Amino acid sequence: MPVSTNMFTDLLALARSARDHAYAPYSHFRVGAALLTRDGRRFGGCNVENASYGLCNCAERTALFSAVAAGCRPGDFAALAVIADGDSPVSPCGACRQVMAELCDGAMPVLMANLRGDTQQATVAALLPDSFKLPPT
Ligand SMILES: O=c1ccn([C@H]2C[C@H](O)[C@@H](CO)O2)c(=O)[nH]1
Ligand SMILES: [Zn+2]
Repeated sequence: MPVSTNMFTDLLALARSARDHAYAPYSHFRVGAALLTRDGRRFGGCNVENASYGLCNCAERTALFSAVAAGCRPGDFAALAVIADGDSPVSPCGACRQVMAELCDGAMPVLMANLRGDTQQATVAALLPDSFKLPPT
C-alpha cells in the first residue's frame, strides 16, 4: 500500500509528539514511533525503560503492541515512523525488527528520522532479511 509524502509527514509529527512521553531515566535516549493502519488509524509509541534494564521497551514495539491490544492483527499495518535525537536517523533494534517481521508485511515502509529532519526509508524485509517465522501448524 503506497504511503503519501503527506502521510509520512503526519506520521513523523505523531512520532515526535509520542516521543514527549518517553520514559527513559536510564539511557536518556528518548524515542517516539507512529504506526499507520491500512484503515487509517494511527498509534503512537514511546520507549519505556525499567531499572531491570532488559525490560526496556522500545517506541516501535510500544506502538505495535498498542495496536494489537486495540484489535489490530498482522496485515493491518501500512507504515511505521520512528524518531529520536541523533546525528542520523534512528535505526530500529533487532528485537523490534523481529516484531515488525511478525506483524507487518515485508513490503511495509519504515521511515526513520532524527529531530533535525534527516530521514531514511526501508522496508520491513530489508531491515530483517530471512526473518525467523514458525512453520504453519
Ligand atoms: O529504535 C530504537 C532504539 C532504541 N530505543 C530505546 C530503547 C532504550 O530505551 C533506549 C536506549 O537504547 O532507546 C527505541 O525505543 N527505539
Ligand atoms: Zn527496539
